[in-house]
Amino acid sequence: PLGLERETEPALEAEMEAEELPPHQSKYLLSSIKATKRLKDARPFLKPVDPIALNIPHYFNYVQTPMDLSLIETKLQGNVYHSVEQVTSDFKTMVDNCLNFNGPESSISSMAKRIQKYFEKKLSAMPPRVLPASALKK
Ligand SMILES: CN1C(=O)c2ccccc2Sc2cc(NC(=O)[C@@H]3CCCO3)ccc21
Repeated sequence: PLGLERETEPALEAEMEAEELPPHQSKYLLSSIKATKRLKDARPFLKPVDPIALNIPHYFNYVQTPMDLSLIETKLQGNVYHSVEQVTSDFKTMVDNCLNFNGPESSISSMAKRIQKYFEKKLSAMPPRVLPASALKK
């Protein structure tokens, strides 16, 4: 063969290398984060941990990647994420920071695990990356 045949359709290849989340997935993730932020259990996770306010000056010695719900929301709105996995990875970092610093059996960690469970449940209803033709707006 002349090597001119392509492995995949150019459009599909372009879609696979797409540098950002499709709009319908980005919108769904944003509404899921906003819904999670409305939970009572989300209150301590709305903003970055403030070691001074909490009187734990050594916090950043133990936590290399601080993460909170507002930062995830800001990154979604700024189209920083290229895949759903990057969003769930940041959410997991936020929860793991809490479990590692406070202990998995602490009350704050129970709160973290509850909001993670809620968010994962939301994601189970996420629309697929490539919508069937019928689902695209005419
Ligand atoms: C997730 N997390 C923590 O992981 C954390 C870290 C160190 C010490 C305590 C905690 S529980 C916690 C409490 C608040 N509390 C507050 O932000 C407010 C303001 C200061 C006291 O209550 C915020 C974050 C947080």
